[in-house]
Amino acid sequence: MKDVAIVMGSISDLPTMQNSIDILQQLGVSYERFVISAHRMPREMIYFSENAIDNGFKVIIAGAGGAAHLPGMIAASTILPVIGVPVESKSLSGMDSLLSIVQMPGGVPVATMSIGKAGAVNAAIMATKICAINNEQYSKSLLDFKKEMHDNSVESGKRFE
Ligand SMILES: Nc1c(C(=O)O)ncn1[C@@H]1O[C@H](COP(=O)(O)O)[C@@H](O)[C@H]1O
Repeated sequence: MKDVAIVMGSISDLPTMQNSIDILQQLGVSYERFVISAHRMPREMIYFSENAIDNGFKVIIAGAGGAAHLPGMIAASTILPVIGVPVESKSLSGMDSLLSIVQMPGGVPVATMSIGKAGAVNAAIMATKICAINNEQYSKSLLDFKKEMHDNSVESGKRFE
């Protein structure tokens, strides 16, 4: 069983969502990825969401662009935490994706990240933090990640001096 499910609305979202995958791999977090569209594959989306707990997932990262209803519809169909990643769209630069994901009605939260790569990176870190509540190995990975980020920042500052 895997801890994190990464769902994207289209395979065209993969360049963005690969950033989530890379971080989960770096942190040693188990994951499985899916291409499921609420718009194009509504039955599969409901089936996935309603079975996500039985399939062992602890948290779901959902990335989509444009009229990005996928994260909200998954959140409507499961009690697992859903982290939304607004994928940058061509016509509106991802503002459409962001607003579609963040403006949820009360009672159906989606933890919404920022648009694009940084949002996908942060989604993976947030998912790991949620899973780390009951997992010491994940806690240690997060501490190591934080230290590496700190040391890299200090080092880059020294190069600048
Ligand atoms: N926002 C959604 C949903 C959904 O929310 O169900 N399904 C696909 N999409 C988005 O449509 C964009 C264009 O998709 P295509 O490149 O396949 O035409 C993608 O960013 C996808 O996430």
